[in-house]
Amino acid sequence: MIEARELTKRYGDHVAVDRLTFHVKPGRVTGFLGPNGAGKTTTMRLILGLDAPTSGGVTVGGVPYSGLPSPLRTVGSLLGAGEVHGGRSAQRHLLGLAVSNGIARDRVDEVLELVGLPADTARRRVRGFSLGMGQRLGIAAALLGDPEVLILDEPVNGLDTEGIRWMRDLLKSLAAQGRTVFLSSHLMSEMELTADHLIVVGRGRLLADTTMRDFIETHSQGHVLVRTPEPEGLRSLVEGRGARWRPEPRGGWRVEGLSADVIGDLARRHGHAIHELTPRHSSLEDVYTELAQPAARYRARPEKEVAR
Ligand SMILES: Nc1ncnc2c1ncn2[C@@H]1O[C@H](COP(=O)(O)OP(=O)(O)OP(=O)(O)O)[C@@H](O)[C@H]1O
Repeated sequence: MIEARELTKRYGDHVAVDRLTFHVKPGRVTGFLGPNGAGKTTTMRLILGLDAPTSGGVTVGGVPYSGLPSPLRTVGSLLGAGEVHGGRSAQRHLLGLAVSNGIARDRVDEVLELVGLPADTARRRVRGFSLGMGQRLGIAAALLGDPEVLILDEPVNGLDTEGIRWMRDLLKSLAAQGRTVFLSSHLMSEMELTADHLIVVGRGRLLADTTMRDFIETHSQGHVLVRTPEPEGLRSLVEGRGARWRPEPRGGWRVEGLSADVIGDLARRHGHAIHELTPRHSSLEDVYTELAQPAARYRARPEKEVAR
């Protein structure tokens, strides 16, 4: 369990993390979402004792990180690549970590197997590793102490499709074993498939702390996908009823504010052909974009605005 209470970090006048209070519970995967600069990495660094909070505090298993007797056995973490000496082999790197943390050497081979790094690859210098191999090595290091808590910043970064699927299954199985799994990612579709619970931040503040299902259902704008060869006629009927009519990126039209039944009846009454009428729920990406983007520190301006 990770418990943050009024956790705050200021850099000069800048408040990176602003009175965050949340619990990350064991037995489930908790996703940590927020736009660039929202304070996710800073929060993770504070949990791991890599930075000191300005005020408030955070504990892991009831103890601040600095007070953990054997940190690697309690918390495994992956905070970006580049923490490994490039001239060293993956195996040497892990052996060094194991020895300095009182972990049995055999565990190195176990974690290498667990993350799918074969022995001949593990003997190669880390400098030549691809991004995906580096991520697997980072996960191996995080799992070395068989920790109860895992904190992973963008763990699927650089992984290919098979790697992403592997990571998803691994994180779910670690949570199913009763561990606490806390991860950040900007890949919403992946987060939707992996996380059971969400903590969402914007400009350092807590925006939501809820289950994935509640987050999507509470903020969801249900809509209907419509395909019709006569869009203009149907559009004016739908808009005449106060509903919203928008093009869908993959073809067809998205109608918000009317049920599929009502749209179908309207079309039949006015003689418009319908090729598809599908009620849909919002995705995590839809909901997140509505809720969190207004709290973004950094936003691109639309092309037209830039050109002016
Ligand atoms: N060492 C530092 N000194 C000054 N400001 C910092 C420092 N570290 C982070 N910040 C600022 O704090 C804010 C939060 O940054 P942080 O990296 O935690 O955000 P994030 O949510 O992880 O973003 P991203 O999704 O881009 O990784 C940003 O505005 C950042 O510029």
